[in-house]
Amino acid sequence: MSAATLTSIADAEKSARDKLPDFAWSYYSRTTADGQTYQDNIKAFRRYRLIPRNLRDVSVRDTSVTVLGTRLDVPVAIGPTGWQRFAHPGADLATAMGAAAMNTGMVLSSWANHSMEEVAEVAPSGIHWFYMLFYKDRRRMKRLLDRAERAGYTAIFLTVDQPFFPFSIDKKPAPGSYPAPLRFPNIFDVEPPHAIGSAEYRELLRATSKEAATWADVEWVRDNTRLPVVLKGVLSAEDARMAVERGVNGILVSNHGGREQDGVPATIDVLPDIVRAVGGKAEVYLDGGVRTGTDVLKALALGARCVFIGRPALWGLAHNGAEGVQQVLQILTDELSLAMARTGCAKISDIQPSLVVHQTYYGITAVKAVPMSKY
Ligand SMILES: Cc1cc2nc3c(=O)[nH]c(=O)nc-3n(C[C@H](O)[C@H](O)[C@H](O)COP(=O)(O)O)c2cc1C
Ligand SMILES: CCCCCCC(=O)C(=O)O
Repeated sequence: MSAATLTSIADAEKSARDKLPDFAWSYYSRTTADGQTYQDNIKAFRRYRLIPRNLRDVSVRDTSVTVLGTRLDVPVAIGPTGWQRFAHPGADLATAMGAAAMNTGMVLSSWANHSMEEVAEVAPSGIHWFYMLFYKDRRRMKRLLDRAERAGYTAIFLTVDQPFFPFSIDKKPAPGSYPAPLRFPNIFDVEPPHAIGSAEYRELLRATSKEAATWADVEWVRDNTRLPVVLKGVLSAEDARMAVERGVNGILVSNHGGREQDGVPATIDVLPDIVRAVGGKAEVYLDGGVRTGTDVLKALALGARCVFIGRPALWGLAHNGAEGVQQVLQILTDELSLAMARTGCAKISDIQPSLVVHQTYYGITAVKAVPMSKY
């Protein structure tokens, strides 16, 4: 189906708002409390200023990067987001195809509506990573780790900032508008008979999954897979150090897009401390509030190897399935390439910390609020 061509991520957001039913928009947009952290993720990028270098040959730019040994054409990958069936019938399959078309990675959520095998099969050239929940039954975890390996997934992401599950699909779908069947084939072997979100459903989830995981669970995963392990949701330099000591391969600096604890810092603000703490012993990535190619450039300058997007991919998916996801990635790629040209960077390794200063360096302490739709 043809859909308007998007020209910015703000455009994708607007299109998704127009297309999505209220319950889906509400779930995707959800933040905790009054959304201080969600907004700060976006605003914080604007507190960093770029110091361009000129008169360098930037006629050809190479945006490629390696992540965990795999080459991506662009240092923007898709983070795990659950319940993609709310956005588009193609759900995770369409997102994976959009990511594969741009030769970048996608983390499949445990809350995906398609199985990891279906996703790998529909996008055989894709770079697939799997976010696995912690479970009480370690045989179940082992089965999932083995399934991921067999299906060609090349990393396991463990989300560490969500000790308990939020049940906050608070806008009730209009009768008949709930996408059905809604399945979670990477969590349940047999879909539970209970209504999603019902007390019985929550109870089953609580009985099966391991809430409030600890370092011992991370160590167990590390010892039970051949795949690299990435911790998602790290904001503390000390936790990053502890992860590295335990042989974790990647740290994704994240506050869950402002959907877990509110009042924590914007990810771009804590990134430099974490990069310092890790000291090159693991790869460091960032997500949260990435809405422009300039945001990507700033994150890379401050030490991220790659950034991940959450909501923008969902907006692209809602806009036009795989094609919409591809467009969102293409926009960020084009914007990054242009920002690289304008700051004197022909390749990713040219993007150095000296490219960025915090606005306070110039004695600027506040920035006039920019409407959120204007990224
Ligand atoms: C609708 C939605 C579902 C999400 N589901 C998951 C998930 O299943 N696992 C996870 O680790 N993070 C999940 N996240 C968090 C994202 O992976 C990511 O950290 C966050 O969206 C990044 O911020 P951004 O939306 O500003 O890009 C979800 C986010 C959204 C918006
Ligand atoms: C019981 C549903 C939990 C879904 C969790 C997905 C997620 O991480 C989110 O932020 O939403």
